[in-house]
Amino acid sequence: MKCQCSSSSNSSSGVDEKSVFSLTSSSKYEDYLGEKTKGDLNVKVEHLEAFGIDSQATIKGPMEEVARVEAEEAEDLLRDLGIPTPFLSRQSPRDIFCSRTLHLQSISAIGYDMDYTLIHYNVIAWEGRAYDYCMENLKKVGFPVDGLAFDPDLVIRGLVIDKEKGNLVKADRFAYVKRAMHGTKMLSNRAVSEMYGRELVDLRKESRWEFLNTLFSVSEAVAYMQMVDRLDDGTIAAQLGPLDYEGLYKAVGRALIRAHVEGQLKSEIMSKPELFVTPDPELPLALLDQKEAGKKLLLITNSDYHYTDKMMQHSFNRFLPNDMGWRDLFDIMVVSARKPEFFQLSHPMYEVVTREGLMRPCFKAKTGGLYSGGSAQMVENSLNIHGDEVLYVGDHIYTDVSQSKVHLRWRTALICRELEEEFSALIHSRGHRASLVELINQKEVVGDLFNQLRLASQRRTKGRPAQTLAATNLDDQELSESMQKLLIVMQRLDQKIAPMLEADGELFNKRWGFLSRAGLWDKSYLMRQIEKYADIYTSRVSNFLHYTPFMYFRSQEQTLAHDSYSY
Ligand SMILES: Nc1nc2c(ncn2[C@@H]2O[C@H](COP(=O)(O)O)[C@@H](O)[C@H]2O)c(=O)[nH]1
Ligand SMILES: [Mg+2]
Repeated sequence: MKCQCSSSSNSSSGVDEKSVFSLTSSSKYEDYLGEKTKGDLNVKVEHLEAFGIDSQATIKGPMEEVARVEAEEAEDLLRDLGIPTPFLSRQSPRDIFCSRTLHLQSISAIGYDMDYTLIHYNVIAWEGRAYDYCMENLKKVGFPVDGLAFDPDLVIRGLVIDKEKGNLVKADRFAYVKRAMHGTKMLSNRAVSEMYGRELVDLRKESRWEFLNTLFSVSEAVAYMQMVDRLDDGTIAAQLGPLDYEGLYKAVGRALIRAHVEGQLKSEIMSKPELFVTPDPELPLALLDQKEAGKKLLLITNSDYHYTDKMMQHSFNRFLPNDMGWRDLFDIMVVSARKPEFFQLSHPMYEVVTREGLMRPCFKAKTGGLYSGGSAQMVENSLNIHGDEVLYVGDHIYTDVSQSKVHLRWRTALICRELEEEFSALIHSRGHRASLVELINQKEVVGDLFNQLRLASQRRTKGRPAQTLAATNLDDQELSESMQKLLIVMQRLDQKIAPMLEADGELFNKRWGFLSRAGLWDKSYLMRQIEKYADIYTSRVSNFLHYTPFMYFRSQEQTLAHDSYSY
């Protein structure tokens, strides 16, 4: 494959794609995997013939050899063009990770959530102010909040509040609790196993468990855990009524909801967005590429019209070419969407008809329209695009990602900004983890020998032969000395391993360890949720810019316990 670029072919009007290939309707196309993954590209034979190219004669030889040479040349050409191959940009904190194979070419519409998806907030600033307003609201109704301050390191996304016990817990993929905090104090491993040894986290029991789905959950969880301390130390006045941990959770929740829905917090953010929003100049360009590739772009946010308009203007307009404004990017925009119900039910829809936000009822969304409320079904009908032709990108694991998949079978992408820090922490702790794994392996070997000697000794006491003749012939003293020595070695290894295990993941968060892992070997509950509901996941939307709007994301092979190469 040779680059045909020359000054004459590099005209500003670009190559006419239609002359190079034709497209088959993506909804009809299934590939050899039985999925709409291969896409819809067809060679245009007339075009080749016009250039005197014989497609059979051009590619000669066995396909394996042709493919090897072409792949090498493709890599060389990408390097010459200064474009990193998707394979090289993989394994970076800004990679797009794939749990379920997804071909962007078979996607006709891409819907975006706004808050913490298209727009990333400075968590310390945004959640810090939400926390302040929440505490102010609690104070107004008589809660003692003096001396408390927002501590963003106290919690991470993916933890679960146990409203019955006033605890915050981290669970593994099987929903077993691995770490826990009561109020703001971490519980010992012994206390965790005594409390949760026979209990699993069960999110279906909504009265008890509350999953921290998004970065918006951080302010609420910090406020709640601090107030649990106040409830325990008896400083919450009796006149607030007999409060248990569940009642306290409701009180904190109410105070935070007031912060979100009453005007002050949002007005403060709208008046100085630069203090709260982390700008990303690449973001509008990523969406522009998708739009120009023929994707219908949708905005579906729970934020209201005025807030959405202000945030989107601030984050998009200055980075868009010519006189484009943020609204020019989207085919349909829905504000005050009321997700998750937006994906489940049908609410009345209103059209926003003036810049001031005046609305009138309407029954069908039109291209270019801005709406309030309505439902995903209405959007699908308006665009005549359904199910797996839509990719929805959001940050809320339940509201955005699980519900759009469960109810509409939309393809899904989760945005999780903390992945960048997590990825770097995982890389930097490679050495620590390797030393830890080595010590654990050594303990296993020593432990295996101890167990065999123990069995030999057990059989001897019953007058039976040991496992082998050599083991039967060991003398008593030799057997007992060997066992004692091995026990001491195992104890010493435990003393070394325990604090190292405790420290694993502290580069990400001192209390909770890594976001994606629970213990040394396993995935966290959060990671299991992501894997289950999000087809792809990444740290920010602009990471799409480094791929193309035609990218084929392929999931990795899953290893199983009985795979010979998984040892
Ligand atoms: N009433 C509540 N609103 C909340 C809460 N947490 C966040 N929010 C608001 O929802 C939208 C999220 O918008 P989206 O673009 O991500 O769909 C934003 O306006 C938040 O202020 C809450 O606990 N209660
Ligand atoms: Mg959001």
